[in-house]
Amino acid sequence: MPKVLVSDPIDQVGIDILSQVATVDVKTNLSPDELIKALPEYDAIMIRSGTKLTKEAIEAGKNLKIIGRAGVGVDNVDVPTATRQGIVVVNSPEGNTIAAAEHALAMMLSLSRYIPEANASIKSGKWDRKSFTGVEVYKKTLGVIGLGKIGSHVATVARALGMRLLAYDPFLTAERAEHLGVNLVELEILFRESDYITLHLPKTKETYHLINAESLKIMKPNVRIINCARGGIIDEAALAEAVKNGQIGGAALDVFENEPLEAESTLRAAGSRLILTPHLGASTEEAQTNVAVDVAEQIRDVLLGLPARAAVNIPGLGPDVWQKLKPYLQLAEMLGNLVGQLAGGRVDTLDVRLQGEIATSESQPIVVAALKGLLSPALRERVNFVNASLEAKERGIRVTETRDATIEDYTGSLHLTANGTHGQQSVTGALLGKSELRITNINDFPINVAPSHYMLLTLHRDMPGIIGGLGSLLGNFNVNIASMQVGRRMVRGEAVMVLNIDDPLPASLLEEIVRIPGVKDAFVVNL
Ligand SMILES: NC(=O)C1=CN([C@@H]2O[C@H](COP(=O)(O)OP(=O)(O)OC[C@H]3O[C@@H](n4cnc5c(N)ncnc54)[C@H](O)[C@@H]3O)[C@@H](O)[C@H]2O)C=CC1
Ligand SMILES: O=C(O)C(=O)COP(=O)(O)O
Repeated sequence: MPKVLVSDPIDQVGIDILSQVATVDVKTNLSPDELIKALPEYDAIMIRSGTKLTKEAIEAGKNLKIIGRAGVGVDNVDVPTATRQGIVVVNSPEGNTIAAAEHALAMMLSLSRYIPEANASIKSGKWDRKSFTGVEVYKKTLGVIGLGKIGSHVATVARALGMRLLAYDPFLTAERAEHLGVNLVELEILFRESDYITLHLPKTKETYHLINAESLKIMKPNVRIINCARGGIIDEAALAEAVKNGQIGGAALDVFENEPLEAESTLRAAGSRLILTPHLGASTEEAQTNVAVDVAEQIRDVLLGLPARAAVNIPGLGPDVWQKLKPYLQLAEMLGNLVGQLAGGRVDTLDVRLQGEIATSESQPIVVAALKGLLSPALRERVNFVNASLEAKERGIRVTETRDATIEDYTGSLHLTANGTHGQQSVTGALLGKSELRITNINDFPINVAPSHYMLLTLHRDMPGIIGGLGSLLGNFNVNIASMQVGRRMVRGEAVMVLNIDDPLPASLLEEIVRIPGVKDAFVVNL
């Protein structure tokens, strides 16, 4: 049974799903060293934001096939390292959207009505009403930075509360903004005009300290800022200062540059106009059930050899695409493997031509499958759908793609041409019926061969005696021929012979084969 490590608190429903296919160990609060020590024995790990999967940790996970993030943000995972190692990273893109949006809205209303301060006051024995006269959000301007899934829900609810909406999101279409009733503006205008600003964008190099001492200066004096997205998007020191000295109306933070928040952080001492929650945005019963099911199912599927529906590092290979393209993915991988073995050395360029019905399909997974096949003779099981493109890029293989929707002999076919150290090799393949793979052309010689594990290919002159000579030679070495195909362009010209054989061919036999008069070259292929 595969082993799964669950290193953050995950809803039991997720553990139950994982237990269908794996031995599950729940070990939370591991130190970085303990995590590194534990990881080598696991096939999968399921985490939330608490576990930091650094380069070192991922490299220690020699057997890891999948990292499951029960939530949205994967900024605690070194995704490039996972990709390099061929580990699929999945998340739950929508499982906690509502929870995070409602937390941001709760923060906005708490800031407006002094809920935390009034609660603390009454619990301390007082009955103070005059200190807590709030403001209404009705008719106020809310600036939403990042109008994705969470930002959109916040905007929708805020509109129902009667707020005027501004948004900044450089990747959003005007139509989408209009549909949400939001006015898309430049960041500076949003900063200047908003009474409330709420952040719903990822933390990246570009968004680091997006709100800083400079931007705080141009905001309205009563502005209230909410961050339920990621720590680090706001410069915490500048914010703490602005809240403390009354430069802004207040702020509410659920996320921090370093989590857990340091005991001595200046944020803890910034006064009651700064509301802090310990990363609770996704902490609702509903969201925790959603993300646990979503991610545990994906881990289960990947451990069973099926595709994941929300992989962040295999673009375009969700289950729908997988189902539709599966036979063509197998075809592309087989042809990539074949052309790689025929090339017999370094490959500099690979052209993938999609012909007929697949010319209109999503091509990226097909190209990735071809690269996986091409690299598998060199990299064996180290190459997979996750890292094939990266491995090819790092080897300097230039990939081109051509499409031709004209239907030729088959409804759909794939043609791969590789150029490398030993010149050019090309192969074509198609499907017989819905899923049977066929090799239909090798270096412009038409053939029709079902691929098999052991194969022998020869390039020879089309003349009497070749087939007999080869047959007896293999017979002498006790190699059984399962089937044989000859392809030629003209009578007595050049020809190829493709044999499916039941046994591996001794390497020394190739030299004997090329000594048969008329045989120019011979290749052993293992598919
Ligand atoms: N506090 C918590 O517990 C939770 C926090 N989150 C965080 O909330 C954030 C948003 O999540 P989703 O809405 O699900 O993501 P999403 O991917 O649906 O939306 C993000 C939006 O940010 C926009 N964006 C990217 N770069 C930007 C930039 N430089 N300036 C402005 N906008 C930019 C994107 O175009 C996109 O529309 C993420 O950082 C996520 O990790 C998510 C769930 C729970
Ligand atoms: O999903 C996200 O991005 C979150 O920030 C939620 O984090 P959590 O799973 O609650 O540690």
